Amino acid sequence: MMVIEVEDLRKSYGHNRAVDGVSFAVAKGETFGLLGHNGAGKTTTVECLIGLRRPDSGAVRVLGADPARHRRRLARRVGVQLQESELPDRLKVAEAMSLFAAFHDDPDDWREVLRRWGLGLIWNKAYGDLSGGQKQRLKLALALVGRPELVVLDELTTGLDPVARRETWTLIGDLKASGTTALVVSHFMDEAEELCDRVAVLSRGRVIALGTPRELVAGTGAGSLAEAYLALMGAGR
Ligand SMILES: Nc1ncnc2c1ncn2[C@@H]1O[C@H](COP(=O)(O)OP(=O)(O)OP(=O)(O)O)[C@@H](O)[C@H]1O
Repeated sequence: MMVIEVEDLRKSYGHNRAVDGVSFAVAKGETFGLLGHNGAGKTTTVECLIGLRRPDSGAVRVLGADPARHRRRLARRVGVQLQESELPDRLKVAEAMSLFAAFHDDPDDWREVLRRWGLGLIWNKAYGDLSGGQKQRLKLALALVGRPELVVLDELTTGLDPVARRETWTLIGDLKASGTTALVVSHFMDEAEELCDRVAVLSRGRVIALGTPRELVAGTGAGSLAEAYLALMGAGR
């Protein structure tokens, strides 16, 4: 079963064609990476998938529904960690977790989720007093507390220290083992190579490569996904 289906998606801001005919599909249980330069159209694509933006044209289906029309219904089944979402500064960690858990029908034990993400000791801290990395991890914990069928992670480990990044990879590995489908937006090729079953590389609103990291590496004659990416970007620009 396909959890995400995107067919010829187009979205412009004025004359700027941010997403210019993007197609891909993500199967149940897959970890799928969206890669690409700044301004390539990754966030716009994600926003169309979670119903925050209405496509100009093309078809988008998430868990069989049109996100533009069924955003609320999907919100119960999809966990989202967005790049620029902020919480109120005075909201405490525990309050945020119990609030987000309440949005879902069958949530995880939020105290346990906090512990898993290394935030158990700061449950009583206000969001505004957290470090950048703690905020990032809290956003991940909030995206996962509802035990979503699909989790959308925009800039998964941006701002995390090297140890926290590795821990996050392990937790994403656990998530994968549990059968959760994940859409991951990342600028880190080592991360995409480690975590993603398949990736799509976007450039200027179009998919310029799609396949397993290994296929992309083989197809460009590179030694790693990072090198393959640079080769693709060099050819695509
Ligand atoms: N709200 C907006 N209004 C106008 N233009 C926008 C808006 N959001 C994005 N854009 C433009 O659309 C294009 C795609 O942006 P988008 O944020 O989707 O790219 P991205 O791949 O997520 O980039 P990054 O890696 O920098 O986050 C860019 O040219 C950007 O300037």
